[in-house]
Amino acid sequence: MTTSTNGTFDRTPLIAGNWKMNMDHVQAITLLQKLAWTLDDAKHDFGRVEVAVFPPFTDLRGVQTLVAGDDLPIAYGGQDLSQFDSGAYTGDISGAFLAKLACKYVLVGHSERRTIHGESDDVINAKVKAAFTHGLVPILCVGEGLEIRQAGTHVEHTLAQLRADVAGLTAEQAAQLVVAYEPVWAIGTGEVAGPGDAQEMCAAIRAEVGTIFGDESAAGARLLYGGSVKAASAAAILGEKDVDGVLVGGASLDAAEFASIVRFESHAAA
Ligand SMILES: O=C(CO)COP(=O)(O)O
Repeated sequence: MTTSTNGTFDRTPLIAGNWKMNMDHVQAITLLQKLAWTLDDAKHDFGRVEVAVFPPFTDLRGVQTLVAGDDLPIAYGGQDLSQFDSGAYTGDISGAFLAKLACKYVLVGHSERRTIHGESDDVINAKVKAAFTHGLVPILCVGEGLEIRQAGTHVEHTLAQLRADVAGLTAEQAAQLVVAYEPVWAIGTGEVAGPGDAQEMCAAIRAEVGTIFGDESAAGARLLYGGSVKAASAAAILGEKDVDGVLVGGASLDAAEFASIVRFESHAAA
């Protein structure tokens, strides 16, 4: 079913920038404006390659105002959401609040949430469901640590995470799902998994989505790679047939570098 080459995609590629805990609400506007100008100058076709940013919560209202005011074709979302809808959950953010700010996406289960905040697969599964409840598309992050990679059990490990995190979804929900494979050993380390590693895992994830939910869901779900992606490495990774996009951390804080990742097809052709 997947016959994509660098020129033809079965699914719209998604280039997503996770700003993590960087950029206050003033800096966020400057970065987003710069990104929009750079992509506009390059005559980027947003229908062909979708762009999304994930700023800190405190930036989202400003981002919404800029995107709506200037009619920017850039999607945005939260870096996390609560598994609950509302109530006595100090410090948490409801998916309802993100939806009200016109967020399209929300990151769920990023490895930094799993490790620093101890989020379990049960919690992440509840958050994935909460995202759908509020009309948000979850970008579910999965991936193994260095020890598991060295032991050679990374595919099993990542698929076990996936199964636990998507349990109970409908086939329709699974078809809309975005899954980001982020090997923890490649995040912020400069260590990039090779295009072959990204393809190996994305193919395994797609097959697993097919086994659980059926072929249509497997054909619809978009699978991203994340971990030290830069403009220089993006095109080769995105040339793999089961890789439908990238989730970029550090390099998304530089408008020119991130725009260059969005424009990966121009590198591939060069
Ligand atoms: O965690 C990541 C994106 O969510 C990857 O971060 P880096 O691109 O900084 O390695």
